[in-house]
Amino acid sequence: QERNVILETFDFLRRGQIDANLENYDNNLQMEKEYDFIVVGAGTAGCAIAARLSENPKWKVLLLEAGGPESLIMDVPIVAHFLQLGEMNWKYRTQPSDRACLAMNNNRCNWPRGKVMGGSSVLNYMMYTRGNRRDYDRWAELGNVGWGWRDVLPYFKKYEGSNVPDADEDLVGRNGPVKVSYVNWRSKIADAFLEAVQQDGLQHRDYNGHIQNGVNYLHTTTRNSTRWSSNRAYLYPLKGKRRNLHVKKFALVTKVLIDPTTKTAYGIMVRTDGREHKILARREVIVSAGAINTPQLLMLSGVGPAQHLREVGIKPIVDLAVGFNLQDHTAPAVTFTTNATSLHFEDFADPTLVNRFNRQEGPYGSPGGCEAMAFWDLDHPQLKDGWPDIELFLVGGSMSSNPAISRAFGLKKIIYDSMFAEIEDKELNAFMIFPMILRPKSRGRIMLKSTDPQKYPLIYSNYYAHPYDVDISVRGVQKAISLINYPGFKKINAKVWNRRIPTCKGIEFGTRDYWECHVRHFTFTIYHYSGTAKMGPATDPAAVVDPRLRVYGIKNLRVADASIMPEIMSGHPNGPVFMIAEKAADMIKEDHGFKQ
Ligand SMILES: Cc1cc2nc3c(=O)[nH]c(=O)nc-3n(C[C@H](O)[C@H](O)[C@H](O)COP(=O)(O)OP(=O)(O)OC[C@H]3O[C@@H](n4cnc5c(N)ncnc54)[C@H](O)[C@@H]3O)c2cc1C
Repeated sequence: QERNVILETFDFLRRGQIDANLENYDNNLQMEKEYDFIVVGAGTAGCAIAARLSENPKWKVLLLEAGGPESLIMDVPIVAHFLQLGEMNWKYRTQPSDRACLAMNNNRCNWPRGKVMGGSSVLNYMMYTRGNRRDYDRWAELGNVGWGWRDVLPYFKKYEGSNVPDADEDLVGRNGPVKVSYVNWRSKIADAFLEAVQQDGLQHRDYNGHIQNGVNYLHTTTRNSTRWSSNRAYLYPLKGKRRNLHVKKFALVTKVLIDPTTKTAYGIMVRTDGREHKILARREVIVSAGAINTPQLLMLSGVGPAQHLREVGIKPIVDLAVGFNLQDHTAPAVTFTTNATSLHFEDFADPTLVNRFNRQEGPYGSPGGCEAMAFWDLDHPQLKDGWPDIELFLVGGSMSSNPAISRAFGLKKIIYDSMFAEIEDKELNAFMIFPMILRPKSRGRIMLKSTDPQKYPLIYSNYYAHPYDVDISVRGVQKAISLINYPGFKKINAKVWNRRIPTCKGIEFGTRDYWECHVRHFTFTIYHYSGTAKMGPATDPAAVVDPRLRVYGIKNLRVADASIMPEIMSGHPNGPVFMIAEKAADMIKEDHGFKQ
C-alpha cells in the first residue's frame, strides 16, 4: 500500500506538471502594440470571451490577467477553503456595518475574489446552477431585448458539457467546454438531507431542468473529481494552437484609454514586467474584471457617477451609475450535531486518499464539503413550479471541521470560541445548512477610495438595508431547522447546536428575535457579487450598458461579466456568467461582421 501511495503521488505530480506545461506556454509572450480586441480579466467571463473571439483567425486578441497561473492543487475540490488564504485571492473586505457581519472581525465581511487565471472560477465551490427561467424573463421585461429565457437557453447549452445522467435531456448541453458532473463522494448526512427535504414535500429532481423547486445532490463544474475552471475549459485546449490569442499574466490594467472628444475607447494602460505599457485596441476593449474590479476600472477611466469621480479627482468623460446596484447572496448557516460521520480535518491527512482521488473516489473530490441543495418558494408553497426565494444547501462538516473556514470568513475569536470550539475539542460530528436568500432587495455600492489603481475600492454591501432580506433569511433559518423533525434527519439524530451567540445573550434562544440576531451576525457571503455595471435600456437612468453590453456614451467599450446582471439570478452565478460571456462573444462577432 505504501508503494502505491508513492506511485499515486507521482501520478498526481505528473498531472500537475502537464497543467504547468500548459500554463508555461504564455511565459515568453512579447505583447504587441496593437490588437483587435483587448479583454481585461481572465475570469469566468474573460477566458470564454477571449477563446470565442480568437476563433476568427484574422483577429488578434489580448487577454490580460492581474493574477498568475492556475495549478492542479487549486483544482482538488476539497482544498477550496484554503485558496481564500493565498495570493490567488484579492482579499477584499466590506466596510464596517452595524446591522450585518456582526460575527466578523471589525464587523466587516471578507469578500474573496479570484486573482488567478480562471478568476473566481478557481476559488469557487463549483456548485453548478442556472437559476430560474423567470430570472431571465425578468431581465427581458426590464427592457433587455434578447435576454429572455428562450434567448439565453442556447448559450447555456452551448457551454455545458454535462455528464449528469438524469438531467432533463431536452434542456441540458452535453458537448460544451464547461464540464458538469455529480460528485463521486457522498456522506450519509447528504442522504439524510435529501430524505428529509422530500418528506417536507419537495421532489428529487434536476434543479437545472424544467422545474427548479426540488432537491438534489450537487451538480458541480468538475470532471473526474477535478475543478473545471474557465481557464481549464476554454484556454487549456488552445495552448500552443492559437497564435492569434495572446495571454499575459501578472498584468494589472490600470486604465481604459478613452478619447474625451470622440468618446471612443482605443486601448488600455497595463502594469506588467515592472513597467507601464500602452496597448491599443483596433476594434474594442472588453472589461471582464468582475463585479468589484470592473466598476473600479471604469471609474478610474472616467466612466462613472460624475460627482463622485470629481470628488476623488478624476475628470468624468461620461456620467453613468457605475458601482451602484451591487447585489449578493447571503446565507446565515445553522449548525447541527449528528451521530453520522461528518468531515473532520484530520481525516484529510490520510495519504491513501491521494490514491482514491486519482481513481476519482473519496472526499478529496468534495467541493469544500458542499453536498446537496434544495430550492423553495416560501411565499407560494402551494406552487409546484414556483420562483424560489430560498435555497438550502448542505455542508457535511462544521465551522470547526477545517481551520481555514473560520479564517476565510474572518470570524471573531470570541464567537468561534464560545460557539464552535466545543465541537472541535470533543470531536463531535456536525454539519451545516446554509439558507441562501435568492432575490435580495438591498443594493450596495462600490466607490473609489483613490485614483491609485492598486488601492482597493470601498465596498458598501448594504446588507439588510431592506427589511425583506432579514425576514426571508430568518424564514430560511426556520425552514432549515424544521427539517430535523422528519424521519430522514431523525435517523441520524440531527439536533440544532444551541450554543448562544455571546452578543445575542439577552434574547431567548430559538425565538424569531434570536434568529434575527443570528442572521445579523452570521452574514456569510456566498460570493455572488453582481450588478455594478447594470444592463438596461436607454430609458433606465441606472443602466451602464445596453442590452448588447456596450457602455452607454462610449464607443468600442463593452462590459461582460457578473457586473451586468440587472437583478441577481436565483442560484449560483458561475454558470450564468458563462452564458453572459458566450452571448457577449456572439454579439461582438455579429457587430464586427464575423460569421461562422
Ligand atoms: C470563494 C467563492 C466561492 C464561490 N462559489 C461559487 C459556486 O459554488 N458556484 C457558483 O456558481 N459561483 C460561485 N462563486 C461565484 C462565481 O465564481 C462568480 O460569480 C464568477 O466567477 C464571476 O465571474 P466574473 O467573470 O464576473 O469575475 P471573475 O471570475 O472574478 O474574474 C475577474 C478576473 O479579472 C481579473 N482582474 C480584475 N481586475 C483586473 C485588472 N485591473 N487587470 C487585469 N485583471 C483584472 C481578476 O484577477 C479575475 O481573474 C464563488 C465565488 C467565490 C469568490
